[in-house]
Amino acid sequence: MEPIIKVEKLCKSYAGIPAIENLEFKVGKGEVFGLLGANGAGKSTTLECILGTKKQDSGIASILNLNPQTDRKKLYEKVGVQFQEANYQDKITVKELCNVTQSLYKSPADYNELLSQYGLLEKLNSPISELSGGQKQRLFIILALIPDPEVVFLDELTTGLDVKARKTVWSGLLRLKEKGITILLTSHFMDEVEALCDNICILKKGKMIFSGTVKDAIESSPYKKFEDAYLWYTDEEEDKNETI
Ligand SMILES: Nc1ncnc2c1ncn2[C@@H]1O[C@H](COP(=O)(O)OP(=O)(O)OP(=O)(O)O)[C@@H](O)[C@H]1O
Repeated sequence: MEPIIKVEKLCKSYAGIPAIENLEFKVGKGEVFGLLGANGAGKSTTLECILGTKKQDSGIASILNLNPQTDRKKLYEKVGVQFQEANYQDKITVKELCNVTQSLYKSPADYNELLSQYGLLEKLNSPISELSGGQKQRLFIILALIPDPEVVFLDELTTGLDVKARKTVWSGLLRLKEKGITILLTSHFMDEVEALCDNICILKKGKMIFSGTVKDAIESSPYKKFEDAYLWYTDEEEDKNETI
């Protein structure tokens, strides 16, 4: 079966300094795929090249066999994106923002249901400025789901969420997966990656250093716990010791 997301020999530099080099991965329908790596490893750059908000220097990135640069309109209806930082008018309410977002799509999902699932229905009439960081983060996930997309991109999925909110988001994503929706996420939490991801790709300084399942990642390392294996792949442990 054709992959939903395809990345081949993808390269992008900033001012001559490579941010990603020769990335290759495929994400199949209904798969949850985790793009992992330390700060600055190249995750956001990869996401932006796949989404067409940045142009790669060379290589291919496609979603649903469409070119994100030239087929932007077609992709718009099928792809949901959770933005890490989004600028909205402070006074706009949750309801207004959901209505505006809903109006942009031909067959949007019911946002009241989403707000209820993610524990935000009681904030329906609150201005965005009055939401806590974690509530905003959940709202951004909801906005990504309003298009009723086939593919969802979630950057730093649960950063800033408390334990209960993280678990709410996890079960929400597993429900999406059951519906056959394809999810590409980035996360710095290895328990989350272990709970959600079918396949992962670990980046280090723009290069892919591991690709496969979490189980494979553990088995190909000297460790038994995924977090230890991840640190071993990325050498974060070493870097941490150096800065102590
Ligand atoms: N607009 C830009 N101009 C110059 N360099 C950039 C730009 N955006 C990113 N970089 C550099 O490219 C590299 C990869 O950055 P990127 O944001 O893709 O990493 P990341 O893995 O998403 O990091 P984080 O986990 O901190 O979000 C970094 O060295 C970063 O400094």
